Amino acid sequence: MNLAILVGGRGRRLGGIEKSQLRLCGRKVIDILTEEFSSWNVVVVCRDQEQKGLFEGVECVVDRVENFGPLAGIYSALEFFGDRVAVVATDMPFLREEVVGELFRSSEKINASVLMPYWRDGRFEPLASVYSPELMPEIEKSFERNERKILAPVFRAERVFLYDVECLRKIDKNLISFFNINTAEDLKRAEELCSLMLSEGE
Ligand SMILES: Nc1nc2c(ncn2[C@@H]2O[C@H](COP(=O)(O)OP(=O)(O)OP(=O)(O)O)[C@@H](O)[C@H]2O)c(=O)[nH]1
Repeated sequence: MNLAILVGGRGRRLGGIEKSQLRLCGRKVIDILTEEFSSWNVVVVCRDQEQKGLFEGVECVVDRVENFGPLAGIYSALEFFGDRVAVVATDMPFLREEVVGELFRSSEKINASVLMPYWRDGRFEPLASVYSPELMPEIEKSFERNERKILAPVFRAERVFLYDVECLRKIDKNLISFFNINTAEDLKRAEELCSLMLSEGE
């Protein structure tokens, strides 16, 4: 199974830090993720060559369309694999392989162009979703229109399936996979959760 970890953000809400280099319980978030997905084909999607220099021992690709945000990262991932790929953000340190595996296999089974988890309150998880290269022409239209929202090309595409996150509780009881670190408060909470998990031997 194919996985792309987008790392090209600027981490502005955290004061402009490289989120992939953040440490939780003494380990870099990028190392936590690559270890969790060690049985997958993994690529790290960087914003530019300079950022690529931060990553060693893992396959990296650089956005061809620069400064376009996560949508450019999704496009780079599709271009790299030329096949179905699960795309995740680098600020999701507790992502479980079983959760993304379930999404990936579901997407394959129904031949979805996009399979995207949603919450019953109406939120979506575009950066824990599975995309197929069929979406690329719609993303290209977004580039032309300077339309940065991930959902814009997604909702123009055919065979888009929304996956109720509640159905993933059978694999990930607290849906911790979807926790992401955007602010200093989130980072503090992530450290607490990480220590708790270590003490519980998870
Ligand atoms: N490859 C690539 N990834 C990106 C780009 N912009 C954002 N990302 C990644 O997409 C995910 C979501 O990013 P955002 O929430 O938009 O930005 P952020 O850097 O995480 O945080 P803020 O700057 O505080 O919004 C993160 O994993 C980012 O690293 C980009 O231009 N290219």
